[in-house]
Amino acid sequence: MRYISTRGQSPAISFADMLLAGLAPDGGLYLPETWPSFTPAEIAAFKGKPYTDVAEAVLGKLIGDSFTPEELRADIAAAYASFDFPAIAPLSEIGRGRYLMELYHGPTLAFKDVALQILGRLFARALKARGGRATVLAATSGDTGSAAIAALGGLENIEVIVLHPKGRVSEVQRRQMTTAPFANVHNIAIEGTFDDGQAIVKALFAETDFAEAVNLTAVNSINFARIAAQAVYYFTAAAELGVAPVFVVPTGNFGDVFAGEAAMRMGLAVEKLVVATNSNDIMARALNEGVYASGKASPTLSPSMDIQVASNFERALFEASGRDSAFVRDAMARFVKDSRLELPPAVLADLRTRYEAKRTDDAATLATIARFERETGRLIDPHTAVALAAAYDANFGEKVPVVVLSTAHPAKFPDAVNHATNRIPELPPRLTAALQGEEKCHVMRAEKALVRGFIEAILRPS
Ligand SMILES: Cc1ncc(COP(=O)(O)O)c(C=O)c1O
Ligand SMILES: N[C@@H](CCOP(=O)(O)O)C(=O)O
Repeated sequence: MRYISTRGQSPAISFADMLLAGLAPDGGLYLPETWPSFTPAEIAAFKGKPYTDVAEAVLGKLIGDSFTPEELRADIAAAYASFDFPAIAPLSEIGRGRYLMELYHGPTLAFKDVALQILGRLFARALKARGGRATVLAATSGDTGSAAIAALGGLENIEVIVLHPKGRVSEVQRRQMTTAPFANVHNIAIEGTFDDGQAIVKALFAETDFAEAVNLTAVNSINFARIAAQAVYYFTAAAELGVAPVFVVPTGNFGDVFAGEAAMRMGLAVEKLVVATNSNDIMARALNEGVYASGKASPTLSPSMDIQVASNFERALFEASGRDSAFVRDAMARFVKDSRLELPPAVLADLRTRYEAKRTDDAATLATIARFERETGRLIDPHTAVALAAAYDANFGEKVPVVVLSTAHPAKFPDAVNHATNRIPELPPRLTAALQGEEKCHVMRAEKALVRGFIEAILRPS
């Protein structure tokens, strides 16, 4: 299996090379050269299988010969042993034909662990085989950062630099990152938004002298290995239900919902992918109005989705245009220049065969948390609530199951949950103690040169 860039100007490479590279040298995002596929019978046979078996089957087709089946099995087993729930992504019925897929049972209580726990292990394995050091630069709006730290903290030959937007993550999210006791982890609070952090990451990849010198890599969902691992739970959920479901996905960077498209391209029958945004609604506007136009992200109660540049949309555009890399290059250049891109009618029509979109503001988010608590006695986090609000509105008929991706534990966002329900969700005890540690974090203006200088200084031999 080889990986190609959406911009068509980088050589095709192996899974291991793609994993260690993160972003393609031409600025594009990697995708499989051809999608591997499963037959309906093979997918049906996933029903009742342990999550780890399905992960082995799906990732097995995507890794090619980069790792042996034994290596993959060992890393998957170790990755998911760190979860509180053996089902890893359990479905719970929350009403007739409606389900929550709980993706927050990993070490940092958000869906990012599902991919980063396996990615970290494969990454360390590939790096060891190759020798040398790597510099992981991650932008986070709150959850990727701690999951990356949990996956890579303390590993040899890897420095991990995490950029989070100062004052725009919850206190629990911030402490999860800044109290990490690892010498190879460096937190930077940038004075800006997640989009500023993500732009710095991409711009530093474009400085190829620097990127090559420090072996720069990414573990955000711009790295296809993230998408690959996240595709697995679409298979487990659909196989368990036995019919093509609707998936409602709280969306920011478009990685998680694109993992649903990846599963579809590998043969999974899905009725629709519903893109649920908060009031940072670039993706809802793009799909509903046909114009992909960014503004400045504004703070909401679902901070991890305060994103106005949805990186993985590039992958969806590549596929929807019939894998036309010249179109993608031109589209991305125009978006960078104008912060605006009109979607060609044929591309938009193709996207709409898979995607629908719905925006939910903070008031409706709170009302949804409160309604869910009243009806079920259970608490959900504000990101899940954005998706659940879209699911309450959706009308796909009684026969179509609707699966809402529950992407974070409510205890990561106690203020919003308390505001809606007068209940404070409890943090699992293992985290409470860890979060009391001393916080370590550098504060910096959102400037590429400052981040580059910081990285050069930590890598310079003393
Ligand atoms: C809790 C939570 N839900 C949903 C999302 C949105 O996922 P994506 O960025 O893959 O669209 C994020 C951030 O990525 C998140 O942290
Ligand atoms: N919501 C994320 C930001 C998007 O990151 P990605 O790693 O999924 O691309 C976060 O919480 O950090």
